[in-house]
Amino acid sequence: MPVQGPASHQISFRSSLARLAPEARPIIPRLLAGLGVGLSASVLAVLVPQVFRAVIDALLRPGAGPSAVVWASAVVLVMGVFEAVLTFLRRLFVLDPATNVEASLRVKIYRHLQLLPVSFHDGWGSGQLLSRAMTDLNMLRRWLAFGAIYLVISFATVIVGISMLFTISWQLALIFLAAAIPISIYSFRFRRQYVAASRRSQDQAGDLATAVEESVHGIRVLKAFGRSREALENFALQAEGLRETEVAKARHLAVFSMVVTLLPELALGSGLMVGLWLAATGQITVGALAAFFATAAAVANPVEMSGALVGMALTAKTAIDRHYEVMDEPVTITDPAGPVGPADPAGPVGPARAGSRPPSSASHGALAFRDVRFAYEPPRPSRTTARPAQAAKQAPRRAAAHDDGRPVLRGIDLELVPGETMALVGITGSGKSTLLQLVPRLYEVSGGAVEIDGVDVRDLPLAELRRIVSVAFEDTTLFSSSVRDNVLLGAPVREGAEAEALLDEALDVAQAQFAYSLPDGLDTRIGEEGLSLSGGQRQRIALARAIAAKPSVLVLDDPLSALDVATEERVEGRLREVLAETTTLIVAHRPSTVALADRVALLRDGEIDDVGTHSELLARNAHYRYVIASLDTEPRDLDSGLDPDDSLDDLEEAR
Ligand SMILES: Nc1ncnc2c1ncn2[C@@H]1O[C@H](COP(=O)(O)OP(=O)(O)OP(=O)(O)O)[C@@H](O)[C@H]1O
Repeated sequence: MPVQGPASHQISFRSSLARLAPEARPIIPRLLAGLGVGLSASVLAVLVPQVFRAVIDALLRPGAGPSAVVWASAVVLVMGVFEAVLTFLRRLFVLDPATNVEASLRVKIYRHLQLLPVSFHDGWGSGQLLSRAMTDLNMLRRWLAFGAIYLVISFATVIVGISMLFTISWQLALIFLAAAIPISIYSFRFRRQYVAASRRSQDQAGDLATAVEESVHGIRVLKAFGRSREALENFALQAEGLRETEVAKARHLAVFSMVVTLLPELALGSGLMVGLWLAATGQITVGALAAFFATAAAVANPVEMSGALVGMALTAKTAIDRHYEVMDEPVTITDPAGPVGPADPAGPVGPARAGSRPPSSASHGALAFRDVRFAYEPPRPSRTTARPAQAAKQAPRRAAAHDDGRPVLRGIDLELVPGETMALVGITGSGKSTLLQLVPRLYEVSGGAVEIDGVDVRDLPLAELRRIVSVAFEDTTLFSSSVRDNVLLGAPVREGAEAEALLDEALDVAQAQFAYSLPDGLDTRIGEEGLSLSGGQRQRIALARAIAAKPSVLVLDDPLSALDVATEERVEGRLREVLAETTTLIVAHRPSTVALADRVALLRDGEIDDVGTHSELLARNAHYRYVIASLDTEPRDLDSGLDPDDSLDDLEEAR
């Protein structure tokens, strides 16, 4: 996870809180109402000892009758009932707005995550994002609904209570107040230590969530390689790290709580002796002495709770900081400032990039790469909180990739005419998938341009671009939803007869008719929480999804790799019909996929090495022969006449 902005302990509490202003503004009236009734309740609690004082003094007065006790009891009872009602009202006022803030922040972070580029997601563990969207916001809600209000109430109670103590006896009040000096000094140290521990623990919890998520996803791999024990050991190490941080946090809190409990008690103990002496010498009444200690007890309670309350506030501050670290990440792939009208025959509606001309009324799907250069962002330093040994094991995904900003694609020039199918071939790591992902702007070119119908893709509104371009990856993701919803995810219509026709056609082309015989037919829930499908079935659903989107440009990253030969052949047969109207760029790892293509582009170390028909390349390009020979030992349906012996020779030659 990248470090963004200043570390959280460098951001002041006030600055962190100020960031919540837009969410907090609408709920301020209710928070204030909650605070008002909460304050009233606590002031009532502090006032009760004054009634005791009056009662005791009245009873000790010569000739006093029992009526004073009856009256005092009635007053105390009424005050108690009031206090209970006010406490109830406080909860009622603040709970709803706090949940609103939580829900609103959660929706905002989700929306932002949707907008952030893929490069952002490459560098962040999913558990970190999960913990920020769930646990942190949950903590924040609890603090807003309880901690924040109670902190203010406690503070006010202490101020009012101490003022009352001074009205009863300034000497005793001074003794009590003396405890505040070491408490304030210690609280600075506590705050610093607790903020750091709180940040570490929330980050570690995120790392742990990532570890759980990864091992659940990779459970088959871990089992198959017999690595479950090692995964468990790593996890236990991380969990131990979190436990240690939690213990450190609790220790800081325990020491602080002890200080804030012990010192007022010590002050009260010494105050008692002075108080008895004051009462004995007639400087204060016995009722005043009793009232002093009852008030001091009412003040000591919020002081004792202050440790937990301050801890809660600091945890909430960390939660806010962590939330805004994600929210502050820039959305780098955006709609153009003045997009070229997507389908405007009358001409451009906004300033196009130099050289860009507006698209025609309907996209024809002419796809061009013009001097395209691309480098992945170098992996940024991880904010892993683990110890060095752990950190090495938890290096963020892709961090091990060689790319320290080094170009992956260099000067790619390629043109596909509308309706053409071009296969992209190259050895592993040559940049094929990267090139495909530039078309729908999953990544942004570092230089040059990708154009559709002569328009730079950066000049098209993103929604329009992603309507024109449809993708299917080898590594398929299906959502926890019905087959129907999954296939129609990007379709121009998603309901009604037209959608059903699209669905049927897409399933037919992708040879995914098996979906009709699933337990609930096309309504069967698939994806993570649904029925498990085989790799080939998943790929066919993903292919159907790409086809149902009715794109002008289809980008396929080896979408048939998990299919058996017979099914692949059937899919290819039907695909040829569909691809006749669609411009297709397809990464091929099998000669049979290459056979689909009108032309083949050979990518070599991030550059286009050659473009031509399969036969032309076979005839003239040794590297192509090497690549083809290494793709598949059984080139079934290629008209290549590739001689396996030749290919072996070439293989040697190319080496
Ligand atoms: N998200 C990423 N972040 C950093 N580097 C990446 C990322 N994705 C790919 N790379 C690097 O870019 C280079 C090209 O990768 P790419 O996946 O485009 O190759 P490919 O030709 O599709 O390979 P394969 O045939 O194995 O799928 C590789 O060196 C890879 O390590």
